Amino acid sequence: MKLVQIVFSPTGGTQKVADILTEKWTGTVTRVDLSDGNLAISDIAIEQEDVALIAVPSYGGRVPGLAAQRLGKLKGNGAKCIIVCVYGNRAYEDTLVELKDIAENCGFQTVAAVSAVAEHSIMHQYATGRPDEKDIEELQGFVETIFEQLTTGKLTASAPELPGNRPYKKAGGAGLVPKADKNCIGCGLCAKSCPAQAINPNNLKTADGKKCISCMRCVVKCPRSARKVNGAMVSAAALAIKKACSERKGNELFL
Ligand SMILES: Cc1cc2nc3c(=O)[nH]c(=O)nc-3n(C[C@H](O)[C@H](O)[C@H](O)COP(=O)(O)O)c2cc1C
Repeated sequence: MKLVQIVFSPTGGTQKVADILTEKWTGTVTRVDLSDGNLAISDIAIEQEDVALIAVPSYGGRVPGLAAQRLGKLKGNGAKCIIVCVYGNRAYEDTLVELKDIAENCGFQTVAAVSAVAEHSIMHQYATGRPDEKDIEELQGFVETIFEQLTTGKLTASAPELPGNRPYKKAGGAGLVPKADKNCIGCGLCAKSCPAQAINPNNLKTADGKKCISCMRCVVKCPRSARKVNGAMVSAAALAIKKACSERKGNELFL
């Protein structure tokens, strides 16, 4: 039995959570990076006896559209799966129910779900430095429970009752398209690492607003910190969610 870790993590917060949830696994771990635009998803082999851990960030309370599209091409072949939604301490709304539906539509059996908090990838003043020590401790506790129940056969398919609604809330883009400033040296790393292939390698200054998913991966990857989003727009957005983000939210396990 191998564990297949399937992660969409443009700026690394979701990956951190997935790694904490996976590190105690004693068997083989296969990693699938859904942020990689060149990934051949149909080649990924998942067998019924495998366990999949599928982790995505919450974007506007939903599964990011691009991640949903890529996940939809997987073949679960009846494997058990643990779904994970990572959010920036505002809310994750319908992300887990949507992720459960996506996973089950491609043949996985959901046995457990986790919501976890990581630093907000646009508004870094929210959930700064998370997952922190307290989160790590909580998440490690979840792992123990999940794997203890998995090995004793207590986890049953499709059992977790999850918060969220169907139909899901309307998906909306953040509308923040990063641009390069004068510090750009034209290395092209942004274009190479963009999960949405929204940056033309021959014109790195901006990105295609129709393709850009505002994931901030190009901002994080730029070795010269040359890519930025409109500061006034970010400040306005941060003010709008200030109240919702003011209290520390905990991580949750649903079995
Ligand atoms: C476009 C976009 C939309 C987001 N929407 C939400 C949201 O609705 N609620 C929330 O709490 N955090 C939200 N966040 C924060 C991310 O869910 C959080 O920072 C997550 O850890 C990012 O994952 P990553 O580091 O793997 O890219 C959003 C971030 C982005 C880029």
